[in-house]
Amino acid sequence: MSETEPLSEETCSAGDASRPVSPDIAAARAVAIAGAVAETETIDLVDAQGRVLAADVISPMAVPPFDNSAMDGYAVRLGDLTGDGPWTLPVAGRIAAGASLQGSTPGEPQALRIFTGAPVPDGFDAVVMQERCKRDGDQVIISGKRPRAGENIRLAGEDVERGALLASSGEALSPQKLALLAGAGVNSLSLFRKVRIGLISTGSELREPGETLAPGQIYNSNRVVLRAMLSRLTWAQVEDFGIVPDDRSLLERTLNAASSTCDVVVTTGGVSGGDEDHVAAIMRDEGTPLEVVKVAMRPGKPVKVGRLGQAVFFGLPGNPNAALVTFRQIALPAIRTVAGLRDVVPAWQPAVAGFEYGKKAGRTEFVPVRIAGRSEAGVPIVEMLGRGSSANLSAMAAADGIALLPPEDETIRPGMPLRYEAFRMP
Ligand SMILES: Nc1nc2c(c(=O)[nH]1)N[C@H]1C(S)=C(S)[C@@H](COP(=O)(O)OP(=O)(O)OC[C@H]3O[C@@H](n4cnc5c(N)ncnc54)[C@H](O)[C@@H]3O)O[C@H]1N2
Ligand code: MOO
Repeated sequence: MSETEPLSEETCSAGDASRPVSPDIAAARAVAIAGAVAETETIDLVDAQGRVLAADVISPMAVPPFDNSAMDGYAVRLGDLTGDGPWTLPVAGRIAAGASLQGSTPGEPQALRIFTGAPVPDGFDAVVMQERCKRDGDQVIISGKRPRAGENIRLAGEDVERGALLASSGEALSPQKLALLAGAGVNSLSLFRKVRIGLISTGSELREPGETLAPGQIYNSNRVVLRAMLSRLTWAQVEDFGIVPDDRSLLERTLNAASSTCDVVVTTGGVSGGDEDHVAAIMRDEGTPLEVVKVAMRPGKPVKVGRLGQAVFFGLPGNPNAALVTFRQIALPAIRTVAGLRDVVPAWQPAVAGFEYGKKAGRTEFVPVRIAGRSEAGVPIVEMLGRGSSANLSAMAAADGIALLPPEDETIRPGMPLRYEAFRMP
């Protein structure tokens, strides 16, 4: 088989995989060959933001650990408040946060000066906020309504019970989840190690911004967009192999190097099957049979997915919008699976078309859109930017997100419901 032969249904060893599949199926096939990284590491809570838990976390204690006051005021026993108020009680002790009781004479009617967060001693069943109390020497005069039992007392375990599930394996840790773990005294966590992602920009025409362009050359934009998107993944680390020209043996060496150290290898360019499209040819000859060869989507039709040694391989098309869309739609769910995340599907929102557009039936299109307004129901009305060129950078740069135009529709009309995926704010 010649290395320049285009990949076709006849030449592809993947059998059914060579037939176009829907983007959902392509993403599902990628997820199916991805497994969570095997290694875990123990990390301090302060360094765990955004990382993925490799084990459930059970609370070793009740939170709060003891009954405590929610207000600065006076702790009382309701039995000491006889008749109607105002009630006058001797102040028998003082308890600040972090202290335990000083003074107090069990049995005698009494109040205790208490501050927010201080432990409420046994038998004291309400805290009256100081705004309702008047201090007179060693005594306090409490006026107003009779305090309710439990008033201004935060009960031991009312937030978290000892033994409660605080966080689950496969969960990415948010700052607020870390606060919950800290509150329960958890200080180290078992996390999946970071996913190692190898990035290769293929194409002899590519130069990096800052370099001088010779005739026929263009700047590499895929590298920076993918690096930027990957940098938001707190559970990933990138190994950047830079630009590799369209040279089969150089590319083969780089792919081997990347797949020997990375969990995931992402290339851009060289997948469509032209003479200089070596990525597709190398995968056909050296990788295991591809799981995805062609996807009924635009942009991104020639995206490739397969295994390359121990790594999951994504051959993204070179056209910038195709690279961006296939990274988000096809590669990201599988990369999230490798990270150990349970939740891997993209976060779609409902939207309404604010434009008319003719498309090919049977093909899903992903188009850059801008939110132009809101429907009466509050759903974003989206306006399509650019007219679907896969190479133009400006429409995507101006977009608020990407809308999915479903395969079954040939004409998108204003008012049609669509799915929309927002770009996160920079
Ligand atoms: N005869 C056919 N030609 C093409 C087909 C096809 O089915 N038959 N598919 C088209 C589609 S759709 C796409 S998408 C592209 C995908 O091509 P490749 O992945 O092989 O990519 P290249 O040919 O290497 O590059 C395509 C285009 O993108 C530019 N490019 C590449 N890398 C970068 C980068 N890092 N930064 C910016 N721009 C990049 C490259 O210069 C080309 O203009 O194939 C179509 N052709
Ligand atoms: O997949 Mo290509 O991106 O349509 O240009």
